[in-house]
Amino acid sequence: MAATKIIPLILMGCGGVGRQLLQHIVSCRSLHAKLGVHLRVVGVCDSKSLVATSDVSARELNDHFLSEICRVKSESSSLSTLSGFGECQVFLDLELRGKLMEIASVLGHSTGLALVDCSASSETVGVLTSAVDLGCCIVLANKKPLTSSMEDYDKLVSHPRRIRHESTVGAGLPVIASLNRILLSGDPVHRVVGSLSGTLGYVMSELEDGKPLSQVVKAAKSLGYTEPDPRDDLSGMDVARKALILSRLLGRRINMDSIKIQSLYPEEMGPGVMSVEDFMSNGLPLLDKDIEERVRKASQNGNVLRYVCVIDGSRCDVGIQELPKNSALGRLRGSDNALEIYSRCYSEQPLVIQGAGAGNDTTAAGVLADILDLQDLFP
Ligand SMILES: NC(=O)C1=CN([C@@H]2O[C@H](COP(=O)(O)OP(=O)(O)OC[C@H]3O[C@@H](n4cnc5c(N)ncnc54)[C@H](OP(=O)(O)O)[C@@H]3O)[C@@H](O)[C@H]2O)C=CC1
Ligand SMILES: N[C@@H](CC=O)C(=O)O
Repeated sequence: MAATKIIPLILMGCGGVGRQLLQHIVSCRSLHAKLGVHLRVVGVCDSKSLVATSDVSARELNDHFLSEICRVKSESSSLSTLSGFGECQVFLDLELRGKLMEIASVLGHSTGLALVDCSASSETVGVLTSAVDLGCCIVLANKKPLTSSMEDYDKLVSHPRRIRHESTVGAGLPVIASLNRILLSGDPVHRVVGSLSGTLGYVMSELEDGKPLSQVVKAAKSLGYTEPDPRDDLSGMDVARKALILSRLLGRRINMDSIKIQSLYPEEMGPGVMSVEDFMSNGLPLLDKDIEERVRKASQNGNVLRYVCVIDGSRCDVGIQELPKNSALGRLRGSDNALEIYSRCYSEQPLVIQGAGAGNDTTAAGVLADILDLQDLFP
C-alpha cells in the first residue's frame, strides 16, 4: 500500500470560512485516509496572533484543539486565550510575521507547506509572496492579494502548479479550473458575462419578493454571504475584484482602475464616513425607497435587476442591468452565481457555470478541494 501523503498547512484567517474549513478538515479525516492523504494543520492565525504547534516538522494541532480554536473564534475571543492548552505556542503581533516566515522557510523546501488564506485582508500579500519564494504552496479564498499590484500578482502566480484560488470567484464553483482548461487547450476566451455576487444575487431576488433592502442585506450578512463589511459587496468592489482576477487569468495586464464599477450606495455612506454598524442601522434604510422603485419599474417592463460583470475584449464593467425575467441571469434566485464563457469552441452557445456562489460551507469546500488538488506536490 502507498504511504500516506502528508500536507502540512497553516490557516490564515479564522472567521466564517476559516472555521468551516477546519470543521471540513476534521469531518473528512476518514475520507482523506481512504484517499491516502492527511492534512496536518501546524498553525492557525487571525489578525493579531498565530497559534502553532511547538514542533512544526513533527507535530500537528490535533482535532480536539482545532475544535477549540473554532469555539474560541466563534465567541470572538483571541487565539491567545489558547496559550497553555496542549503543546502549542502563541505568537502575537510583531512576532507573528517572523514566525510564519520561519515555519515557511523550515517546511517550504522539506516537507512542503500549504499557506491557506481565508482572511479578508490586503495585508497577507507580503507573507504569501515570500512564502512562494520559499517553495510553499498557496491557496486563497481571499481576493485581495490577487487584486493588488501586477507585480504582486505575477509573483503569486509565478509557479502555477503551486497556487490554487478557486474560491476567489464563485465560491465553490469550478470557474477558475474551467477557464484554465479552456485556456490550456489554446481556445481563446473573448467574452465572459456573469452574475458573480452571492450577496447581490440574493439581495436582488429578495427585493423582487417585496422585502426592503435594509432587511435583506442584514439577512445576507447573517447567512455568511457578505464580506465582513457588506459595503464591499454593495459598492460593487467585491465583484470588481472577481472581474480583475478573471481578466488577469485571461492574460489582461490591468489594474482595478481599468474597471468601471457602479455602486449601490452614495459616497457619503462610505467606510471613511460611517462605521459598519452605523451603515447597517442608519444608512441602509435610507436606500430602501429608491431601490424598491427601481425594482418596481423593471418589473413593469417584465424585467429584473441583476448586478452583472462583463469582460469583453479589453473592456471590463460591473454594474446593475435590467434584464428580462426569463433570461439566464434573470432566472437566478438566491445566492446563485452564473457565468457564461464565450470562446472559439463555445462561440454560439456559451459554456455556463451556475450554482451557489457564496456561503461559508460551499466556500470552505472549494478551499478544501484546492488543498487536496495540491497533494501530488507533497511527499
Ligand atoms: N463567505 C463567502 O461566501 C465567501 C468568502 N470569500 C472570501 O473568504 C474570505 C474570508 O471571509 P469570511 O470568513 O467571511 O471573513 P471573516 O471576517 O469572517 O474572517 C476573516 C478572518 O481573517 C482574519 N484576519 C484579518 N486580517 C488578517 C491577517 N492579516 N492575517 C491573518 N488573518 C487575518 C480575521 O481575524 P480576527 O478574527 O482577528 O478579526 C478573521 O479571523 C474573504 O476574503 C472573502 O472574500 C470568498 C468566497 C465566498
Ligand atoms: N461576498 C461575496 C462572497 C464570495 O466571494 C459574495 O457575496 O459573492
